[in-house]
Amino acid sequence: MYIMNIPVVDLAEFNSGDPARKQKFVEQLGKAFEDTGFVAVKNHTIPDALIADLYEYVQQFFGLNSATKDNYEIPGLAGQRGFTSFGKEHAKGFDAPDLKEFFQFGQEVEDSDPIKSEYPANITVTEVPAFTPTLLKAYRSFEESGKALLQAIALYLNLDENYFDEYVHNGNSILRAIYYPPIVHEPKSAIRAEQHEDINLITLLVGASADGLEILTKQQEWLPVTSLPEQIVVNVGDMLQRLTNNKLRSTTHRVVNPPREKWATPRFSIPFFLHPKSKMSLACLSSCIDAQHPKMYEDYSAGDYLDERLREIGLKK
Ligand SMILES: O=C(O)CCC(=O)C(=O)O
Ligand SMILES: [Fe+2]
Repeated sequence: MYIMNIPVVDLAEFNSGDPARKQKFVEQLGKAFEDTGFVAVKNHTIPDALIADLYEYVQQFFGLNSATKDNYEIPGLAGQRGFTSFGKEHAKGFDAPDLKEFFQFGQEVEDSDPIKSEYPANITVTEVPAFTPTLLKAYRSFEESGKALLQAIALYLNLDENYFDEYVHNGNSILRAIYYPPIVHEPKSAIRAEQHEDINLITLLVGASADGLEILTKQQEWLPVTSLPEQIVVNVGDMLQRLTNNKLRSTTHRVVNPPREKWATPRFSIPFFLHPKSKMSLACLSSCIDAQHPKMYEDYSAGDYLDERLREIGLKK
């Protein structure tokens, strides 16, 4: 039984070509990002068959033995490519590491853009041959869906519809496949993912394999998030919150442990963290600053901001 408790929007309305329907979508998405910071999106354009493949190969990868997976953990990459083993990442401001391991796949520059030299190469997993090609296909599909959502956000912010496009193309987005293993003994303090805000512009999350995601409401209450299988959950990250001087909200969220009788159930989830090119300025938009809303943040580039945040979560030394 699914209970929808975050706003739902239909991306087909934005893509309809009808100006009135498009504008209505822009208003709905913008309002949801101001109020809740989280939204469920239907007709998100990511094919169901691709999502099914993605889960299949991701499960096969995490099913490999630890020694094999450890071969894909590359020192010096701050977890940005390849495997990060259990217990490495902790939320900003917390010491106990999250109860998860993950694999990250980044941008593949396929044109002559010199930005290619900025990005470390992706790591190819040989034991599951379909894993890496499927990650790339999914990455492109998430980018496309995310680009449309950012076009709607740009219109909501009275920017040019294509404002974000050049920063998304060959941008520093990350597809992260996460495995939360079965829990075998009482965790001392850690939960599957401690409360945090995402770093990036927006995050797109395809239906996780088990319950656990919760968001912190404006009333400071934890609310479990559930979405229908055909929807993706999309939320605002800190980069978009900074850019909009807190107009759009980067909502705090976490993944809680299941009740004891479900400890044996692992959880898989695959967020796509949409990052712009590192040169994009995150300086608060002038349209989001006025007497009631004084400028809240120092100017930063996306690249410098990411670097600082990766140090704070223990991935970068
Ligand atoms: O596992 C999930 O559902 C969400 C994970 C998450 O919030 C994150 O990795 O930033
Ligand atoms: Fe998150």
